[in-house]
Amino acid sequence: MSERGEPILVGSGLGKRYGGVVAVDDVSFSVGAGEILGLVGPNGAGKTTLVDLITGAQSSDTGQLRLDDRPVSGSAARRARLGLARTFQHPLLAPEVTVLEALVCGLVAGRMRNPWQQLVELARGAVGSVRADYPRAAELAAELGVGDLDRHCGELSLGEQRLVEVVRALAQDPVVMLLDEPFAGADHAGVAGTVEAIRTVQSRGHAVVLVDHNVDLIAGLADRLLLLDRGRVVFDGDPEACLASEEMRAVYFGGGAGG
Ligand SMILES: Nc1ncnc2c1ncn2[C@@H]1O[C@H](COP(=O)(O)OP(=O)(O)OP(=O)(O)O)[C@@H](O)[C@H]1O
Repeated sequence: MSERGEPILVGSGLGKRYGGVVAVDDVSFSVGAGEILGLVGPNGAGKTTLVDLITGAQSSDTGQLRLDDRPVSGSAARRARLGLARTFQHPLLAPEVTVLEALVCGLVAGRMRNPWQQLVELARGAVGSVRADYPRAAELAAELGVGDLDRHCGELSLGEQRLVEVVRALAQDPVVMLLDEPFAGADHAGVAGTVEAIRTVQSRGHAVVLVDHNVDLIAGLADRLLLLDRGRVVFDGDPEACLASEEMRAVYFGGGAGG
């Protein structure tokens, strides 16, 4: 893993158009190891599309992406193997799976990044190797504040599901974690638990790209904010300076930074 703060994920000139809508327009950014980059902006600003372009859920029309100074391209599965892990606006946890099993899935997915390890897993037989993951998953859960490991994910509140998703993504030992609205719909305790987990993720040297509508919350967590408006970056820098900026006022209260 790179030195803390050194740019690890760098996007330049990323663009995406859907018919007549320019969702992401010539966006450049970077995020360093152990750094949290907050993506903010009003509805339709292009935050989720940018995360989709980074993770390969959507293909970009223009621009380049580099992870650890190597070009990133191809499918979402390929990018996950390179070390990009994400959560979605709507949690994707199988309801019949227990919390512990969900975290074990994260550990297994992390090992599968290495093609040789895939062969080892095959040779060992999945069950034998996975059994060894249960204590590690329980340890990770305890470290990140996830309880009730035998509950089914379908029984969890939205906030609890979001926390499990963050910890499952961390279990993959990603280089960069991209979290799309990890606080949406969570109650106070859920938000606090996920904030703690994200801080732990950061302290372990993972880079984090964080999208949320709660600008104050995200500004308190992030090292830098990227303010998007109609697909374009209108501010990139210190969170406090962003909150106080003319661009922020214009985007949220003045009908856009350009108008
Ligand atoms: N699959 C799609 N097909 C057509 N248009 C899309 C698609 N995805 C996004 N868009 C459009 O691209 C623009 C950016 O959308 P995006 O969802 O990235 O914004 P956002 O900042 O994440 O918004 P929100 O905060 O509401 O989730 C919007 O105008 C949206 O309608």
